[in-house]
Amino acid sequence: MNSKSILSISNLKMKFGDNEVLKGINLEVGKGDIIGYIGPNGAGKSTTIKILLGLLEGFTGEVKIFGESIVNQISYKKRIGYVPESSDIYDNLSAQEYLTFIGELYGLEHDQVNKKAKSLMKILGIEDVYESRISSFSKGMKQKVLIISSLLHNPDILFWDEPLSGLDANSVIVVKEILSTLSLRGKTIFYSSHIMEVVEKISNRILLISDGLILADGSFEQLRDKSEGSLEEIFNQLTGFNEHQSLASDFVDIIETGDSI
Ligand SMILES: Nc1ncnc2c1ncn2[C@@H]1O[C@H](COP(=O)(O)OP(=O)(O)OP(=O)(O)O)[C@@H](O)[C@H]1O
Repeated sequence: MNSKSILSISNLKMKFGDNEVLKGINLEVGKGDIIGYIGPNGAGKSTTIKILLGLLEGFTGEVKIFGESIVNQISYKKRIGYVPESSDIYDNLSAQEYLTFIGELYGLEHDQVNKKAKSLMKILGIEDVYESRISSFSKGMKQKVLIISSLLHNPDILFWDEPLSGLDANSVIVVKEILSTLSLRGKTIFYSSHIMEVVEKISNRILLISDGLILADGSFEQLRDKSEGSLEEIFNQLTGFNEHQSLASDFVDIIETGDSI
């Protein structure tokens, strides 16, 4: 990790009713880090990201971004880029309308953002549909639009929730290279994903959250020192999961016999 702390989290806790989802997260993230935030379904990844974005209130502990507490502060949001898990709400807009709208929200001039968005669409191979409605796009095309929208204002830190979902293998390579380039130019990237092969290749630091706590924190090589195999195997070992074969066979037994277990 680099010395300059961009994001600092101490003893972060969050409850929904009686459900304590985050149980004391501690974390320092440096400039240029590419963090892969992984963990089982329901572990608290999106909750963490939403807190960092200022979208969720009611947490305890301290969260500082760019050295300042995020509580009662909005100026840091201008320096953040966000890719949500899904954004169906904008389906009725064309890519052009959506991207220029987002760019203008960040204070960019219409002509400037229009030119920028079109050029970025061209690089990602989807310039032909710039003026088409997002509802007509494939999953991967929508994802590319979301990625572009998170970068239009040249943010210093990116929060991406499942950023590569739906992207084909060629696009994954391009986005991976874009992330490395952004990191080399001093941007910090914090993303969550379930695609372990990608996390293994892209991140220079992996955080594994399980049951509201950080279970592992380090590069893939450091995690491999603790536990053996691919990141998928390390994930299974660290989260204590070794029931995949019996679960699969029970599942298929029920399909075949109709019996309950
Ligand atoms: N708004 C909410 N109200 C009540 N419970 C919530 C809310 N948002 C999340 N939760 C609960 O918090 C827990 C963590 O959810 P979260 O979405 O952070 O998990 P996640 O790690 O992102 O999971 P996934 O990998 O499935 O996306 C879950 O038990 C979920 O039901």
